[in-house]
Amino acid sequence: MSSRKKVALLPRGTVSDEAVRYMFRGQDVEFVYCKMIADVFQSTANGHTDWSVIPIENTIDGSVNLHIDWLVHEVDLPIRAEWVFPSIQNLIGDASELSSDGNPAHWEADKIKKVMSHPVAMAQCLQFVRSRLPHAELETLNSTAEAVRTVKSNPGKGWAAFGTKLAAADMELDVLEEGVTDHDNNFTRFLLVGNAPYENATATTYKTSILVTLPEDYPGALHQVLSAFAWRRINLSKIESRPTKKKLGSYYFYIDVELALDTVLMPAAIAEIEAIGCQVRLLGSYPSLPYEQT
Ligand SMILES: O=C(O)C(=O)C[C@]1(C(=O)O)C=C[C@@H](O)C=C1
Repeated sequence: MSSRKKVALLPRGTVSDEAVRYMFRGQDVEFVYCKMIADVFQSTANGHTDWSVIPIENTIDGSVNLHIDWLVHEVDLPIRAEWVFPSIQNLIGDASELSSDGNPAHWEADKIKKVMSHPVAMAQCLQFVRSRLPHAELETLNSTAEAVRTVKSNPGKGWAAFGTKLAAADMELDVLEEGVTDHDNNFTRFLLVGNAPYENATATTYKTSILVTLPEDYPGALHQVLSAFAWRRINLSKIESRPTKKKLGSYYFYIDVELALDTVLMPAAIAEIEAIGCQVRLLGSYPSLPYEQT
């Protein structure tokens, strides 16, 4: 039987696709493209694929809450790795329709009636929309690639999309304007999740992600949780509260710890948190891979 791993991800031509090509460069893995993020998770949860690739956080738009909630509430798939990748959005359309002379650089704002993209990609380009396309209608779809494909299949309507150059080339559309996100250095953090272990011999940094639910009516409980890490001088790289979905005003804390679970201090810190009545759920302990320009 082949040991070739299968990776589920958003469609070809998405930022996720670019990020997965980067992550698995030079490796023999099979990409299984899925229409939307729920399908990505399901494919791994059902055992059709070994791993799912989930965009989890973005420099401009912050956490992708929908994806965090899926990871926490809908599936039980451990995190195996994380990495960051630049999220570069481009304005894409048909220059023969959106400019008077067919030159992509001469696109005209009043010819663009509607711009489509993924909601997170759209959120990264809102200043561009306000200043350059103030009259365009906005529509969000399941992925940036789906937005580019929708433009392609609706010629003559004055539609454009924010998406990748890969999607523009696939759909034989024009890049009207490159790099339209509101800030440079726009990165997205991706998680690899699934039941199959993932090895990376080059990793030097590890993280552990946990979910902590505080005991009810315990003043200072969060302070005690944080101090269990603080006095051991363990660094946290993220802490975020999300609704438990069970009761209004009830939250859990999603905490990223900058240490592997098998590091001496970690089990003691977690035991201390449990001792004050908190519930701790481990989401994974995994390598954190830096972005290196290729
Ligand atoms: O639609 C895409 O291109 C995706 O890969 C999805 C997604 C996201 O969900 O955050 C991934 C990275 C970008 O920051 C924008 C959108």
